[in-house]
Amino acid sequence: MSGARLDLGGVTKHFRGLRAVHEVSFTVPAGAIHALIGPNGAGKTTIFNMIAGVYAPNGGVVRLDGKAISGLRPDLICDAGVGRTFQLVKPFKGLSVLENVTVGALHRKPRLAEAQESANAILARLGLYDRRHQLAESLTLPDRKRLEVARALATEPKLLLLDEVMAGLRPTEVDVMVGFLRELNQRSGLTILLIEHVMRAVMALAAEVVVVSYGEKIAEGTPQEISRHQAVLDVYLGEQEEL
Ligand SMILES: Nc1ncnc2c1ncn2[C@@H]1O[C@H](COP(=O)(O)OP(=O)(O)OP(=O)(O)O)[C@@H](O)[C@H]1O
Repeated sequence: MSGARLDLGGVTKHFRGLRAVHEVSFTVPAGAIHALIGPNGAGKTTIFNMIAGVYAPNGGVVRLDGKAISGLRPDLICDAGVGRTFQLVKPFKGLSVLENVTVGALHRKPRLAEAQESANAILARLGLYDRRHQLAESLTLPDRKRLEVARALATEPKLLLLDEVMAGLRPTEVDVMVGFLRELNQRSGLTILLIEHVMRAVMALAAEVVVVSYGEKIAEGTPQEISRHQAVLDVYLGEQEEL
């Protein structure tokens, strides 16, 4: 695994009359961890969906290592090296933890034995190996979050998109996930972009933060710069989260 550079250039998505994302541009260098934050409904998941191919942008371009990927089908974008987790954790019901991760691994390793070997190795790294034969839906929330990350990693991405993987976790569980992601990034050079409301995790992981509000980028900088940025403080006024 190694990281790919992500570039968004003036990316726009409208849903009928609604400007969900408007001319958003930013770069995540290869091997970096950046965060995408903003209030509810700001357009963060829509940005992920454009990177991952769920939606084609109405304007602008998404590039992975300089190659335009926007508008391609999700499976081709996965082939190109984009892995993602979903905000609502939805493992394949009726399948075990191992089978869930093997489905992801089959994307690169069409032979079942090899895919299972790769899935087992990922489960071991995420501390889920002992639970590999359990049904995925029987896992606790923190374990289901880890399963989401395992499924995305099994596709051997160069860019990992994490959509609120810390939500609902206790502070100690957040610290475990932060430690895992930091180690993964340092060891493999995987590029990571995370949507996150848990500021403890953003501060600990992200070299840079992009802030969106009402579909537009309003600020970009290090976590320290962002936490002092007046426009950011203004949009978070009245929000539960504190920067
Ligand atoms: N498929 C869709 N059809 C119509 N409107 C949509 C669709 N997807 C998102 N939207 C709207 O686009 C806007 C941005 O939504 P989005 O889910 O990207 O925000 P978000 O920043 O991820 O919010 P949250 O933090 O609550 O997940 C919202 O107003 C949302 O209602």
